Amino acid sequence: MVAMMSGPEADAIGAALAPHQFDEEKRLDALYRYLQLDSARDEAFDLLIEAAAEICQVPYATVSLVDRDRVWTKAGIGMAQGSEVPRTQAICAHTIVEGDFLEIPNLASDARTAGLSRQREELGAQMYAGASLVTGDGFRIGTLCVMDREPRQLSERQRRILGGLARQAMALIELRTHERQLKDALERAEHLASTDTLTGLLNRRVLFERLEQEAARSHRYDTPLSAVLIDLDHFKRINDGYGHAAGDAVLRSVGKLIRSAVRSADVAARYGGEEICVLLPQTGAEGAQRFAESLRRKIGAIVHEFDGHRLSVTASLGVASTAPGLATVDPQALLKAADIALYRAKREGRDRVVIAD
Ligand SMILES: Nc1nc2c(ncn2[C@@H]2O[C@H](COP(=O)(O)OP(=O)(O)OP(=O)(O)O)[C@@H](O)[C@H]2O)c(=O)[nH]1
Repeated sequence: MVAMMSGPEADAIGAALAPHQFDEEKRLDALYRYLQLDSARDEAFDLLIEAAAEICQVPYATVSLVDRDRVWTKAGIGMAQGSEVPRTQAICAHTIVEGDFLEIPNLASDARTAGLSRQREELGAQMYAGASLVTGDGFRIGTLCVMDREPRQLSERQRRILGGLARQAMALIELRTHERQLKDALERAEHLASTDTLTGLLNRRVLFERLEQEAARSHRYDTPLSAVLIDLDHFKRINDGYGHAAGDAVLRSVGKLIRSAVRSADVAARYGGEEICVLLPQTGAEGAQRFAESLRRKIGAIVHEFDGHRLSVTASLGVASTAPGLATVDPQALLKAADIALYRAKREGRDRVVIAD
């Protein structure tokens, strides 16, 4: 399948590839839908080519995928996994054009491969046999093939088994693709189920789950935990003055700001309408106050462009932290304390941070 070739030799092979017996663009669509090109090594494929090499008694066996301009090695014996050769220099590119099976007993004397002299020199390959990987809808996307250093023919039994292994390789590609699609769908569903769509923050349900977990961790390892409640000031005026869509736009950009302001271990969630809660694990009162002050300044500094208007909002923040060495950490009491501090921040004039007593 491999030959280093350039100039007229490469052009000759390129010409031999055309015309394709199928719609090449549709074939490529089929190949790309399997998400296997440039994928990692997979022992299940290695096992298939090991069986092919053993049964055919050859030093070379590969599962290869034929891309637009290259042939990429999914698994290889005698050839590295992940390696690739230009399509014009690969025998496998002929296999998928010619049919479901291609056997060339003597590479030197076959018109399709006689020009691949360097391939024979580098690998010492003299014979080739490959079975196409055929998709359910009939597209040949690659091959499972073997090569030997002697000119020879495979037995009928070896051909039959090679064809069977190619079908197994195709089934494995289908399986891996379904697994990957399922994993992606699950991740998307999990993301949707845990995220507030307007702000991109976590939702209330996840906040309470994480609060329980973080409180338990804080108690177990005797590390501090802080909660910061953030409430936008006079938010009703934005809705009433510029419309609900303006209020939504403000919430969206505040959400974005908070997502970028927190660390990966922190939990930022939409607590209520225009109220947001950030849990800060392993952070005591002093660190939480610094975080809250910085957030207050950043929120106040945003200019929200909406419908030709330039809007800005301030926020009031209430901060509560666990005391070190507590017998238990009561998550509800922590939120309650942050809520009381937030209420005081509102009462004392808004646009400020208040730390719970
Ligand atoms: N646009 C929009 N508004 C919301 C959303 N959730 C809550 N609100 C609005 O937020 C406003 C909250 O008003 P209030 O509770 O009176 O508080 P406020 O006007 O922010 O005043 P203070 O909190 O006292 O500073 C109400 O007008 C709600 O309708 C939302 O998802 N989108």
